[in-house]
Amino acid sequence: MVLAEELAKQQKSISVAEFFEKNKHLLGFDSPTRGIITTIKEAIDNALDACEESMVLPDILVIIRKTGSDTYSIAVEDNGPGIMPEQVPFVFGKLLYGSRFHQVRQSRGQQGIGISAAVLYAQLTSGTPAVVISRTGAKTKAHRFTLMIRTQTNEPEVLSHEEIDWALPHGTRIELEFASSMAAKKRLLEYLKYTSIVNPHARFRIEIDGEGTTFERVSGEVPPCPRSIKPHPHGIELGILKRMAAASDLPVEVFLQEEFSRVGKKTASEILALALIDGGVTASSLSPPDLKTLLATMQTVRIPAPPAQTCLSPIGEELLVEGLEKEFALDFVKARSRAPGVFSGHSFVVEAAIGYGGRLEAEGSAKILRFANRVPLLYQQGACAITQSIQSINWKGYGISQAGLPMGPVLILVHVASTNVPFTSESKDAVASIPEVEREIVLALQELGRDLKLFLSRRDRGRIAEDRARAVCAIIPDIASKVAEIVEAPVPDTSAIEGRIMRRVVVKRGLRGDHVSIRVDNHTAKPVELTLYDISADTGEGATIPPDFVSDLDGETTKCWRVALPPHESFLTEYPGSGGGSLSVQGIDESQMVLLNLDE
Ligand SMILES: Nc1ncnc2c1ncn2[C@@H]1O[C@H](COP(=O)(O)OP(=O)(O)OP(=O)(O)O)[C@@H](O)[C@H]1O
Repeated sequence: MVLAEELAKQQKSISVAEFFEKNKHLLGFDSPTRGIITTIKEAIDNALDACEESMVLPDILVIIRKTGSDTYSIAVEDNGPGIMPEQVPFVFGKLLYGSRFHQVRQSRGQQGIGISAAVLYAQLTSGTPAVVISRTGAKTKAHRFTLMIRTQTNEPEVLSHEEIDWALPHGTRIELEFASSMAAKKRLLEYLKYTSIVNPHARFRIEIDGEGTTFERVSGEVPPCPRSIKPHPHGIELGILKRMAAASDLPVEVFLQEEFSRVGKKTASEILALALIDGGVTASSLSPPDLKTLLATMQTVRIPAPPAQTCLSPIGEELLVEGLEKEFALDFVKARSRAPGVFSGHSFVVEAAIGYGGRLEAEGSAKILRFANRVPLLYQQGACAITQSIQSINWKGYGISQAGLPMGPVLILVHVASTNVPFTSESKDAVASIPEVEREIVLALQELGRDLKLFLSRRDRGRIAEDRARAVCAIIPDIASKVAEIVEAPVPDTSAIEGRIMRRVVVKRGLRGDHVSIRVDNHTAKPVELTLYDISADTGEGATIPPDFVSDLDGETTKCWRVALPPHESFLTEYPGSGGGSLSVQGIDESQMVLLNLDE
């Protein structure tokens, strides 16, 4: 009894800000190194969401400066719509305050915690307030705030507020100072690189202690902003249904049609008939047992999936391929966007891409790029359903070695877009195991795996054929000189035969420092590439040279190259793709080369 009384004295409520101050790891602020990345990520997520909502091409500036032995100041500036001055203190100075939590649509932000958690982290580690500048249009002045969070009450504390002149016509800038380190600089730049791959319409400029890097946009089109939809009956829980019904004075039959997506008159009548509920009574008068029966019946009736086209914004196969090619110069890359699916009433879509070769590391496990709602996931790779789905596939069947993850110069990208991404925690690092989502990831990757296998087997066949041709060509001069010896004739020039076997233009010795012009008229518009092989180096690796000039006239393609000859004895050029074309080489003596006709 005495103990209970003692304990009772210690009982008191905890504000959400106090809770997260103590448990900052839950929000992704578990170490100073990670703190800087999480802060920048939260600010960039907000900037991209805001630009998308206002149909603006995002121009985002990130500035990081060292201010002390272990303190850094960061500023993130966007050209979005800005924030109304009366909202600024709440957006940045109150946890669980945001515009997206109650909306059913794809967005980066969901919880209304992100940026205020960064403000909390800054005041906790450096004791300094956040500085926010925001402007909503060219006709209004910008507002500058310095503010903190009162942790005991989770309410904003505005230290100063003034109107100022600002260069940007609209946008928001947040500046924070906190204890951190730049140990994760590489990871930060990687995060920006990956963000730019899945947001090809955005430009990111980053300045770290005066040193600048820019990730340019590859698309000038703002993706359509996903529109909010009503909740789907299959994704609703009892507590939410109770709250929605209590707030409605509509007859239940109308309530179902007005408040839920995909419920028309017919479906509403079917649900109510099965639940034995009179459609004429007002929703707020339903008893708890009625609501329980209503919910159970809603789950059993067949209702079409939510309208994914409006509430989701997938990246698309073309832009995924373009973004990856830009960053990794891959030998092979393919992407797939699957048809939208649904889990527990939430729409989702899975997109995936596989890349091979190029600038990827030849050794070690595959590069895995995980994304959720166009945001790269940088931590907890092992705990993520995306990684587990990748591991569940038998990659050996697609010609790739495997040790848990696939191995070699392979890149695997998976993007899960949803109105409610099922994260394993508030720090939004990993996607939880949802069978419907995992199935779609596996199907997308299996489809791409088949394409990769085809590419690898074609490439191997080409290599085998080339090795054979190389072996044959290596003995032709010996055979020729032996035969010449036997018949007592001069040794013939066999380079024409070699050229025919290798399907190459052979340019022979004595050309040090010279240039050669090569022109290909390709009537069939088949791709023609020129690859330089340095015979003396004999590595078998050629370098593909882009043409200096390409013209397309009446379906006839002409490509011209002016090539500086390597300072070695000889070299070869090769052009895969033949038929209906002709090739001419100028600038060297006929006797110095073998010309192979593409018509052959
Ligand atoms: N740069 C900005 N421009 C315009 N509005 C913004 C900006 N930053 C934040 N907001 C508004 O402030 C709200 C709160 O942002 P916050 O980062 O705290 O949460 P969130 O992005 O909604 O969710 P999450 O916690 O999942 O990141 C947002 O919902 C948005 O309405």
